[in-house]
Amino acid sequence: MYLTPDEEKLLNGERGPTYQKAIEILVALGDIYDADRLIPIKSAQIAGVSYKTIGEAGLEWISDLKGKVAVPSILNPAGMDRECWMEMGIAGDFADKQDKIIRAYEALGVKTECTCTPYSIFDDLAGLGDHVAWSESSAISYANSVIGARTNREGGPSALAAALTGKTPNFGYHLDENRRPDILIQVDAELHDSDYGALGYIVGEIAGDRVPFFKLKSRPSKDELKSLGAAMAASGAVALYHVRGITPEAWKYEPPAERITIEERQIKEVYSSGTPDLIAFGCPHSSIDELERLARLLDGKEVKREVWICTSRAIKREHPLLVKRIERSGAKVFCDTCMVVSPASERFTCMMVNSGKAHKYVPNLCGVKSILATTEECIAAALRD
Ligand SMILES: C[C@@](O)(CCOP(=O)(O)O)CC(=O)O
Ligand code: SF4
Repeated sequence: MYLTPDEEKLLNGERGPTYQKAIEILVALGDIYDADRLIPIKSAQIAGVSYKTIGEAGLEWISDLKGKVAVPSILNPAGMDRECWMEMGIAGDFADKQDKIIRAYEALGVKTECTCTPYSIFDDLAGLGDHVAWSESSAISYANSVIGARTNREGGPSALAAALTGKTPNFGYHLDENRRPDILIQVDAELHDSDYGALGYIVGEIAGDRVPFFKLKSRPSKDELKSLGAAMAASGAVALYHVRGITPEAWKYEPPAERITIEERQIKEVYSSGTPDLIAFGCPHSSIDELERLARLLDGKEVKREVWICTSRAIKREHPLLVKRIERSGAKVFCDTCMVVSPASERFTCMMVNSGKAHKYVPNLCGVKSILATTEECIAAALRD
């Protein structure tokens, strides 16, 4: 891969070991994937924040780094709400370590807003055609598909390396030829809300890491697209999809020849029922619209079991009345974290979710049984004695 004289200097260690390590990571990736050069990025979104997932080794690695990020960079959810960690049932020792991780990122100049939906709170991180380096899989899918920005599926270290240098190797989804759809998904059902997560749950398994092109009967909202992409990235490795007439790059392509049809019956089969001891919303992090809807469903009611709603701290801070309306019911609004990356959910035995992604990850990453239900069914379960 070609390096500019300035990039060569980083590689030779002229700006110290942190930048040297960063560019080594980028060069190694670029060489593996045959990138011609490094390209500038507009922002980075860095996964690998929860102490539950990165542990002591991760904490040490980040703490040893010295430098400043070159572009706006934002963190993925951590293992706890930084203010309400006790209420979540997080142990003091975990909280200490988690705080150290976030402070180590902060020392590098990374914004400590911990969210997988940075696009809902910052307008200037990614736009159509911008190159970025994001690493949470639902955020990657949203950036590529809904915003039309360009990112590969970065890992935490490669996103941080890109953040420090302001660059990423030019391969994969940064190139036009890899953004073409591979498989047509014809959906013969009217979809609403969590149906998009159920659809993504099915299609991810079929598509693997290919690029689906959807023909839908219904018009998904941005939140529904968020949910579709998140689930496909969890049950498969879909980083980019197109929806005819909806997503910004779909107009460029003819529907691919390989085609599958998804019927209503298949969507229904992903759902189940049961009695959960935790009902969790906000995978990916809830938007203002989603909080509004939950508030409407909870107004004047009292929840009979544990209910968590995960969102970004910026949204919670800017909408205190909305949060108060929700919390009056006994439901809890948590920030900086989620039901998957926090160890707090591991003390429950059965979690009900309205997210196809959470439905995939909760059993594997939390060891907790999961039930996928619609938002209304989740609220009904929360209100039942
Ligand atoms: C569960 C997930 O959404 C976030 C966890 O990643 P991490 O703890 O930030 O490495 C993983 C992913 O899908 O990218
Ligand atoms: S598991 Fe869900 S809520 Fe947690 S970081 Fe991933 S998308 Fe966001």
